[in-house]
Amino acid sequence: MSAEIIDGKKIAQSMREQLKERIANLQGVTPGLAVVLIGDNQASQTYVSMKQKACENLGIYSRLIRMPESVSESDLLSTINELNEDSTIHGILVQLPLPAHIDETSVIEAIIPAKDVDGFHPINVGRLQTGGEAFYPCTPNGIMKMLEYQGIDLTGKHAVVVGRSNIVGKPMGQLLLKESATVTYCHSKTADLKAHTKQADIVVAAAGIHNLITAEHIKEGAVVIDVGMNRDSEGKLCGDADYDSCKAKASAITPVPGGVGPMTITMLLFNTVESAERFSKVK
Ligand SMILES: NC(=O)C1=CN([C@@H]2O[C@H](COP(=O)(O)OP(=O)(O)OC[C@H]3O[C@@H](n4cnc5c(N)ncnc54)[C@H](OP(=O)(O)O)[C@@H]3O)[C@@H](O)[C@H]2O)C=CC1
Ligand SMILES: Nc1nc(=O)c2c([nH]1)NC[C@@H]1CN(c3ccc(C(=O)N[C@@H](CCC(=O)O)C(=O)O)cc3)C=[N+]21
Repeated sequence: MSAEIIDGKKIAQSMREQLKERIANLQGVTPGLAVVLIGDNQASQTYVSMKQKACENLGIYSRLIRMPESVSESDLLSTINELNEDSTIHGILVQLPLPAHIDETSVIEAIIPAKDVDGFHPINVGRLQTGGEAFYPCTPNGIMKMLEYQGIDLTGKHAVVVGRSNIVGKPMGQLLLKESATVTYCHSKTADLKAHTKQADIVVAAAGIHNLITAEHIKEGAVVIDVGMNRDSEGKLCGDADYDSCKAKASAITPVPGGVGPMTITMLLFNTVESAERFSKVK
């Protein structure tokens, strides 16, 4: 079997077209996203400029706020407070990771939940589990859209999530559970990773380790969703799965690049438009 390749770029493009219509229906309100970038980490700068370009293409206002690595937590919190009160801004994203002297939890909790388009605030995290108006984290929610677009039904399927971070693994499992999958979480202390992943109808690999998942880790016909963003020995971008061997055994697989990544950015735009709709009572 050779897997169907899930084209994240294409799905992202079609979702962005739908967003254009929603923006046109906003009756003159321009959705606004503020991105706070601290320090000059190269990868973060690349991601942030991709986010800005995507906003520009869609007619979303984006404001980049750069702060030095040495910024104090209180200065950062005051900036967030200003953005909370700024009526031209509907979404606030503070690029992670933060410098070690800044407490991530305090920063995340400072963003008002209604503008927390990353879906990291405890109110949004809680509502993902209990219900109610919320923003869902972009990467896992983007994966749910990809699975839906591919027509992959999750009811009763066994999904194994490799990784349990707050931004990817944990919410991924919650969203899969919401769609009635049977969910297993694996992490760095999991005793026998392969024993779990081999059982899975769907494997979501989000550990950040190149080649962690090989053909030996999956069953014939499994769906492999690769979240990893790693560099191989030649500096080439690659995921957590050994793409070629997994592709030969899986029924569907996401490539890196061009898989989950473009969907993450699209869901950020999606949440920002949704927020603008909520603020302007269009929805
Ligand atoms: N494509 C996209 O849009 C995005 C991609 N990423 C990428 O996804 C990857 C994961 O990101 P993120 O969740 O933020 O990373 P974290 O480093 O926060 O989390 C990694 C998780 O993987 C687990 N893990 C580590 N080693 C193993 C192992 N040998 N076996 C099983 N599990 C293991 C860790 O376990 P433990 O909890 O025990 O430490 C942890 O839960 C990274 O490559 C990141 O760059 C991230 C966000 C978006
Ligand atoms: N507050 C916050 N929110 C985030 O959503 C967030 C964050 N911090 N910190 C870092 C991670 C990582 N992340 C990615 C987004 C897009 C791609 C992406 O588009 N990747 C392209 C390739 C990119 C390239 O060429 O370098 C692809 O897979 O095709 C990857 C990774 C969001 N993150």
